[in-house]
Amino acid sequence: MKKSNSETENLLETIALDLSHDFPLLALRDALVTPGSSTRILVGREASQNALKASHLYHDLLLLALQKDPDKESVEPEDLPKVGVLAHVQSVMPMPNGCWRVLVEGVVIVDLINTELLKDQNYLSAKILLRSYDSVDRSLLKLVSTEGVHLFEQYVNAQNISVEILSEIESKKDVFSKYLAMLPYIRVSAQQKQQVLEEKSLDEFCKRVNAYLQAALDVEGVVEHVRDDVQQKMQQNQKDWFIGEQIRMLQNELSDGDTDEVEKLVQKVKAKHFSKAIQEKLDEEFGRMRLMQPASPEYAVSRNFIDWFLAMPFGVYTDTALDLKKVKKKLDADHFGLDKVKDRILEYIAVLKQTNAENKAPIICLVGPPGVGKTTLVRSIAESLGRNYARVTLGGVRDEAEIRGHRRTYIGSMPGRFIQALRHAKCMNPVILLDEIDKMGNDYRGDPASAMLEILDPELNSDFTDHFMEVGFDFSKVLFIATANSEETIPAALEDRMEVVRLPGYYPHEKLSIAKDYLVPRVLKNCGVTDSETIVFNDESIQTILKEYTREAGVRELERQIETIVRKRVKETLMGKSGKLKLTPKLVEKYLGVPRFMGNRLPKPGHCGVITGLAWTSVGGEILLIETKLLSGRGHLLLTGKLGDVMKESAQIALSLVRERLQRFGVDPAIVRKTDIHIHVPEGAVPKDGPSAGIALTLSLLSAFTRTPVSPDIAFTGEVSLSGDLLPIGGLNEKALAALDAGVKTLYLPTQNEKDVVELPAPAKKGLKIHTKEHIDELIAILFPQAKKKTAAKAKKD
Ligand SMILES: Nc1ncnc2c1ncn2[C@@H]1O[C@H](COP(=O)(O)OP(=O)(O)OP(=O)(O)O)[C@@H](O)[C@H]1O
Repeated sequence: MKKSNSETENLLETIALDLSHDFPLLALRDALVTPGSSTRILVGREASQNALKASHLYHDLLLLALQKDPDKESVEPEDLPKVGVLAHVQSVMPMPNGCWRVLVEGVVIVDLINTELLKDQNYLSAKILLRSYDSVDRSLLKLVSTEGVHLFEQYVNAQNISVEILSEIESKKDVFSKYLAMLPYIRVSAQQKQQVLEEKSLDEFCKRVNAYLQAALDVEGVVEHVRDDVQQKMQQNQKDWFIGEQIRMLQNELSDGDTDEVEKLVQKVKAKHFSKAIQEKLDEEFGRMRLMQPASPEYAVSRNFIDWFLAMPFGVYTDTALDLKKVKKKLDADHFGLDKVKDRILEYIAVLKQTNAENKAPIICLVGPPGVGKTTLVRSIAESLGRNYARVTLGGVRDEAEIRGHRRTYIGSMPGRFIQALRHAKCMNPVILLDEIDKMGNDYRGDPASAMLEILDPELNSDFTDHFMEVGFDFSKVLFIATANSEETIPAALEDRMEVVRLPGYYPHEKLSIAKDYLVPRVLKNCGVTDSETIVFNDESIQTILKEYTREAGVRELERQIETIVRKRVKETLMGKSGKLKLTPKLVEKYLGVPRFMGNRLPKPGHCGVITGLAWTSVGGEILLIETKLLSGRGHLLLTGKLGDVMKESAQIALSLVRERLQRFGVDPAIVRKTDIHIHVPEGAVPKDGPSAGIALTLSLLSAFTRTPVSPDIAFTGEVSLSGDLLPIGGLNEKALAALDAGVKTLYLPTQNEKDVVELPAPAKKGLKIHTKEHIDELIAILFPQAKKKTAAKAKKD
C-alpha cells in the first residue's frame, strides 16, 4: 500500500522525536536510495525479508545500507558502511518466485551506529544518528554549487534527460537539497554514490558530485567526437561507391554497344515484325528490363518472356494442300489393316478439304487399348498432310496452369503445354496429338478440361490467351487429334466436341501380318540389320512369340520381343558368330527364355461351379472365370475378388433365379438356407464391375448346386434380368478376341447382340461357334439336360 506525502512528513517528525531505538536494516547489493527519491528493489534474502517484516513495528521505516561486497550472500555488520539511508516502505508485492518487490522512498541520510545481527530474529539492525553536512566555506560552496548546477544542465542536455528536472532543482531552497535531487540522475555506480554520502562536509559532497558530472561530460565529448568521425567515414564510403557506380555506367555507355543485352533483344524483336499488340507488350517489358540489374531474378524472368516470343513461329504455316490419295498411301504404308479407321480419317480430311473450314470440324478421338497404333497413326496423318507434328500428353494433368501457363509473377514460370507445342512444332498449323485425354484429372488447382475446351472450341480458339504470354494466340489452324484408352473416362464436355473412332485391338492373324510386314522390317532396320535375310522370322516363330510371350490387345509387347531377339542376335554376330538365323519355336525360347504364358488360359474341365465369363477393360477383352463353392452354413452369400456394386447385385439376382429353379433338378430349395455360398472371381486383386457377368454367375451357381460341370471352353457374356431375360452387352469385338485367344470354342450371347455378331471379323466368326439366346432357361436346358423337361416359354410363364 502506498503512503501519502503528508504521512511521510509526519513520520519524519516521529523519528526526530525518537531516535533512541534500533531500526531494522536491509543490505542492498547494487542500488542506492537517496532521500527524496523512490526506488523499486527486489528483496529475496531471508534476513532482508525479516527486516522488512520488522519494519511494520517502526512505522514502516527501514534502514538501507549498501554492502561493500555485492556478491556476499549473508551479510555481517562489518560488511556494511557506516553511512546509510533511512527509508520509508511504501508497498510490498510478493512475486511468484518467492521474492518481494518493494517500493521504498529515501527519507534521510543517517550514520549507522552499533550495527548488529539479531540472531534470534535473523535480521540486521542498527541505531541511527541523523547525518548533517556543514559547509566550511560558504562563498566557496556558492561557487561550487553554481558550477554544479551549470554542469548538471549540460549533463541533462547531453543525456537527453527531461529538462523538467532543471526547474525542480531550481525550486529547491538549499544547496544540499539541490544536490540530493541531482544525485539519482547521475550515471555512476552505487558505490560512487555511497562515497558522496560518506563525505564529511557539504563542500566535499558537492565537489564530488561536480567531479562526476564533469567526468561524464568529458566522456560524452569523446563519444560525440567518435560518432562524428564514424559518420564522416561512412559518408565518404557512400560517396566513393556512388562515384564508382557512375564511372561504371559511363564506361558502359562509351563501350561499343555489344554489351547491352537489352538493346540486342530490341533489335531482334524489331526484325520479327510482330503485331502491334505484341510489340507494345514487349516494349513495356524492355522498359522494365532497362531499370533492372541484369543479375536480378526479375531480369531473368523478363528475358525468358522475350525469348519465348522470339522462339514462337508467328506467321509460319506449312503447305496445307490436302491430297487424299497421298494420305491414303501413307496410312497404308505405315499401318496394317485398320481399314475402318483409315476410312474415317480420310472422310474427315475430305470434309476439311471440301469446306476449307478446318476449325469447324469436330476433333477426332482415337479410342482403343494400348499398342494398337493410335499414336503412330496420328504421326502418319501429320506426315501425309505435310504438316509438322507435336504431342501434348494430358495424362496426369491436374493443374489448369499446365494448359494455360503460369503467371509471370512466379520465378521459373512457363507457358502452358499448347504454346510449348506450337514452339516445338515450329509452325502455327501443326497436327497436335492430345495424348491420353481420358487420363486428365481435376482438383483444387483448377479444371484443366475447361481450359482445354477453350482451345478446342472453334468459336474461341482463334484468340487463346496463355497466362504467361498474356497475348492471344490463334489455334484455329491447328489440326487436333486426341487419343484415349477408354471412352468412359473422357471428360464429358470434351467428349461432346469429339468424334470417337474405335480401334478394338488385333486378332492373332492380324498381329501375324503386322509382325511380318511392319514390325520385323522396322526392328531390323532400327537395329542396323540391312540384309533382311540374315534374321528370318517365319510364321511359326511369330506365332510362338504371340502365344507364349505376349498377352495384349495391341502389338507393343510383340514388337518388344522381336526387338529383344534381334538385339541378341546382333550382339552374337558382333562377337563372332556368323551365318543366317532362321528362327524356330525352339530358338525363340533360347532368345526369350522360359515362356511367360502356357497354352490357353482356361481351367481344366470337370470342376463344378466354374464357368468361363468374358470381361471388357480399357486394355482390351479378358477371360473372367467365375467360381462357386457351397459350404454347410446359414445361407450367407460371400463374394470375393474385388467385385463392384453392380456385379454384387448381379450375384444376388443370379441366386434368386437359381433358388427358383432348384426344384426342377430335384434339389430342395430349403438347402439354400443351410448353405453358405462363396462366389470368387480370380484374379482377386483386380477390381471388376458391370452387369455382363450375370449369365456366368447364374450358371456357376446352378453348376454348383446340381453338381454338374460345364465345359470351360464354352464362354458366356450377358446380363440377366430377374425374370431371366438375357440383356445385351458392349465390347463384343474385344471379348470375342480374348475368347479366341484363350482357346474358347463356343460363345453364348444375348439375342440382342446379334447385330454386333454380324460386324465381327471373319476369323472370330470362324474360330468361335457363336450362339444367341433370349432367356436363361434356354441356356439351362442345353447345359443341364437332367432338368425336368420344360420349354423356355413355359418357364417364363411360371
Ligand atoms: N496396324 C499396325 N500396323 C503397323 N504397326 C502397328 C500397327 N498398330 C500398332 N503398330 C505399332 O505398334 C507400336 C505401338 O503403337 P502406338 O504407340 O501407336 O500405340 P498406342 O495405341 O498409341 O498406345 P498407347 O495407348 O499406349 O499410347 C508402334 O510401333 C506401332 O507402329
